[in-house]
Amino acid sequence: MTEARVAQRGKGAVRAFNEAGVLGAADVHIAVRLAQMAGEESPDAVLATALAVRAVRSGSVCLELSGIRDIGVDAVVAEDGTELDLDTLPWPEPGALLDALRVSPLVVGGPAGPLRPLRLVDTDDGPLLYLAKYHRQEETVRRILDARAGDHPDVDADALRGVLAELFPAPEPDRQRVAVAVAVTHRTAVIAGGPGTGKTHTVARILAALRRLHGDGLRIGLAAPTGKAAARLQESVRAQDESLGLPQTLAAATLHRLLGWGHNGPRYNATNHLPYDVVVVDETSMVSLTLMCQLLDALRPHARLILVGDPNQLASVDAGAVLADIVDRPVTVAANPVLDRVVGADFDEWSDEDRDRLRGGIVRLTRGWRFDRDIGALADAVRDADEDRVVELLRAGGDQIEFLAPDDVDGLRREIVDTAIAVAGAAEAGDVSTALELSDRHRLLCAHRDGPYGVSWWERASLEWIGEAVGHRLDPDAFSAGRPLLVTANDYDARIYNGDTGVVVRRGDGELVAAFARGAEPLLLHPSRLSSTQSVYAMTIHRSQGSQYGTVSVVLPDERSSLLTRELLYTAITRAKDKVRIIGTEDAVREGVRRKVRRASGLRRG
Ligand SMILES: Nc1ncnc2c1ncn2[C@@H]1O[C@H](COP(=O)(O)OP(=O)(O)OP(=O)(O)O)[C@@H](O)[C@H]1O
Repeated sequence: MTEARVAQRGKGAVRAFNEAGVLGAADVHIAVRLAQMAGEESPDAVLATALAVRAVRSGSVCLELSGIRDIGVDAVVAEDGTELDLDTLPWPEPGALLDALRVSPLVVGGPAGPLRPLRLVDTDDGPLLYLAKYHRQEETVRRILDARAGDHPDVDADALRGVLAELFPAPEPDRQRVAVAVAVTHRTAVIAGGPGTGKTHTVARILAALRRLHGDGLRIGLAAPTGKAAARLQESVRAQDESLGLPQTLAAATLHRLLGWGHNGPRYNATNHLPYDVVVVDETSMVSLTLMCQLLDALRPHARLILVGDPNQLASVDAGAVLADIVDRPVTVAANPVLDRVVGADFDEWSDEDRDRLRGGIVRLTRGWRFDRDIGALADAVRDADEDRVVELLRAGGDQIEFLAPDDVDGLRREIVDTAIAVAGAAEAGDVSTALELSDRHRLLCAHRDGPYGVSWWERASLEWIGEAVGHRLDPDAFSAGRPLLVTANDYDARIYNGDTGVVVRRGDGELVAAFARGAEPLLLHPSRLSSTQSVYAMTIHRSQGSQYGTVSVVLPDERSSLLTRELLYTAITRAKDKVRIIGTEDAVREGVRRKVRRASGLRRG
């Protein structure tokens, strides 16, 4: 631990937690400053404040006081090689901590103080400590979702039956048909499912059904948390069957853009509603609590909201796991009775849990339409936390699955070199679509950005391997044909977005340009238009969300890494279309399957 990362003003317990690497210097600074402003002197209250700031920083919406020691940190190893034992830290006694917070001038409801930035909420599972802003957001999300769930739109059952018969002529029970019926009969619908379960296919049919029932004038807003996901949603909706009659002008935007975010916050909000009758949000697992709160605030009360995503994937980089919370929270409302009359036969055989969820407008799509069986089975086993089955499938291997020891990188090396040479060949020849297609053929994914298992290390290794194969050292900064590119910031003018990947190609006139896949017509940009790009031979699993590749090689971190979780493994595996190669130890796999991301929130409790 370097001095620079230790907050100078921290004293007592906060300092010990800071020095141990559990609290960051910023957590301590904020807590100490707030305590000074509020006149709080209790060391327990200051520690709890710092831990509440840390909780938000690590993705939770609040701090669970009863599980305060259950803190996800990487093993901190001292110079003599010993690992930090969290039990040696000066943890406060739980009763005393709660007593201190109940009378703290930092806490809303405590004695008067000029600033009360915390809120203490008692729940059946114990007390939760919030930064007040996140409590307000969570309350807003809960209030709006509950109000919408209790207010069903009027729907003519016969008309809906007719539309469904047209869109789903086959008589067999069909979850996609139920999903369309739910979206028509409820103000909020959640379409949850893994990759290739037909979520976009279903969204297109929802939009077609709503247009048939409410007319072509229906105003539709399509959005996703990232530009890349928005581009993909737009492309797949436009690529739907013409017989659905969806307008080719349907455009998708990032959620920030949909909400009209500018210097003064969102243009659309609780007093100036979004001008849409239907809003579809794709990749909702990546939406933070703050953004969901802004979206719900900005919706017209009568607008339909369709949330689409995979709740088993990694959550947003900011606080909250709203999609997973919405799917998990207890359902207390009744379904629109029209639903049962129209598609009751479709869910006759569903589990009690799925029927419960249905009352809350949530439909889980379960049939894989795209996935090849072995990868799907592996992803299912990870999702179901069946570690023995995961290891069994990995050990069995096959065409689609490879499981290798950490030092067994020959296959990976070959794949990286072969892909780079093939991409460079197509790029040099000016064959843009082949170059783009080939560059998505393989992707190396890591949990960490830095360190021995991190992106930077593998970037360097890849460049060396390719350099050795082609007989000259590659300049990591050169803009050369075949160089794979990653966009690191949104650029609306250039129409490239954070997370977009592309490749440098040589145009017919000999000029080098960056190419990005955009449906039938790739986007070509002169290097001077690229403000924030870097080369990408490896990327973090977080960054790969919303994309799929032919083969995915996943380098697992050490089993002690706190990033190694079930959601991380699931997200990595489900990025693969044809083959997944896992490089790591069995211990790391088992630890990953066992460890579920714990993002504390009050939303999932009801
Ligand atoms: N009911 C269906 N009948 C025929 N084909 C289907 C059906 N549902 C989905 N598909 C096909 O399966 C493939 C995957 O569907 P889709 O892209 O909608 O899945 P998704 O869940 O949105 O995937 P992703 O998570 O990758 O976005 C598509 O080619 C789609 O046309």
